[in-house]
Amino acid sequence: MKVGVIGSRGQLGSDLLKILADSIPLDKPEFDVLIPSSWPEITARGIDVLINTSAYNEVDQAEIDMDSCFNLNTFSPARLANFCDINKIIFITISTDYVFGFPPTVPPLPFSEESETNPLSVYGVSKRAGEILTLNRCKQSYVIRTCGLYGYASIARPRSSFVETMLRLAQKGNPISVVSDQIVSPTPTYDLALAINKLIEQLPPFGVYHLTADGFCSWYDFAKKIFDLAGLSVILKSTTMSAFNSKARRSPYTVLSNEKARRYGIQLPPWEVGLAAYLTNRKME
Ligand SMILES: NC(=O)C1=CN([C@@H]2O[C@H](COP(=O)(O)OP(=O)(O)OC[C@H]3O[C@@H](n4cnc5c(N)ncnc54)[C@H](OP(=O)(O)O)[C@@H]3O)[C@@H](O)[C@H]2O)C=CC1
Ligand SMILES: Cc1cn([C@H]2C[C@H](O)[C@@H](COP(=O)(O)OP(=O)(O)O[C@H]3O[C@@H](C)C(=O)[C@@H](O)[C@H]3O)O2)c(=O)[nH]c1=O
Repeated sequence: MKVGVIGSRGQLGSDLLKILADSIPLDKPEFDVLIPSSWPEITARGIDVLINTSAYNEVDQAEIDMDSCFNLNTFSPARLANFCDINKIIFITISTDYVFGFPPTVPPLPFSEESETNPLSVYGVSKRAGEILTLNRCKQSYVIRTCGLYGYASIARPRSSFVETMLRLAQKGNPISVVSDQIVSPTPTYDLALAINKLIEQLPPFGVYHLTADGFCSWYDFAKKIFDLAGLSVILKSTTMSAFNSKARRSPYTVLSNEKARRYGIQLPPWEVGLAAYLTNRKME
């Protein structure tokens, strides 16, 4: 299977390129997904599976910059889905836990692929709309929802992952405040790329799949684990989402159930294991 990877210089895209046996990188400036005149490259190169990892990912900025957000997260996957359907290409696009809102039960339970979505932010709405249009327009499509990605490609980037942001803040030596009332499953892109590779090998029924690291934690717990594993002594303070006062609203709990993928033998390691591996291998990047 020849796999095209849009966003191949990003966190997930660059790890997919390392893992997939036969992949073709597609990223700016050579390939701009927003310029459909560049798309014939996809058919000319005989791509069987197209993975779209490009996205507008700045959750707070999206509240203001709605046009750019919807262009990349909604209209672009919708057009790609159409293109793939016409050309008989399997289309995979990546979505997010932020399509979910407040959990309906107390205590909360992990959201399944069938759970009702209720995005609280512009980013979440744009990704949900992208999911719906993808599934409507391409018969052979997968929507993969994941959460809190971090990968080696963000080490040298100004806009970095939560892990890299924490490591950078720690170097400054000031106290760090992190929210303890938001529960998530932070996921290394390397583990996600391995899982996507398995999905492509097996081709289970098309549709939505949740793929996150196993288990869950608050962002505060995650930060604490980062500093412990990295051997950094940091004054870490617990705060709340309301005190942190971000522009975009976020749900207090967006843990995804990975049960459906597990039925096909596709499973990611626990978040603590993924983080330890990331921090060890990071030294070699
Ligand atoms: N990051 C996270 O925590 C999470 C991400 N996701 C989803 O996972 C996917 C992958 O995320 P991640 O790897 O972190 O994203 P990154 O931002 O690391 O990678 C996206 C890549 O796409 C490129 N890109 C942006 N615009 C275009 C364009 N017009 N044409 C071609 N390429 C473009 C980016 O280039 P440049 O950087 O130069 O703009 C970048 O190389 C996204 O769909 C995201 O919404 C889901 C849950 C969590
Ligand atoms: C940097 C920082 C963030 N936070 C909070 C803000 C927020 O509630 C939470 C996570 O912040 P981030 O900005 O890293 O992540 P955020 O943009 O909320 O993360 C998301 O990215 C998008 C693309 C997704 O799809 C999601 O799955 C999710 O991981 O941590 C702190 O409490 N202290 C800090 O110093």
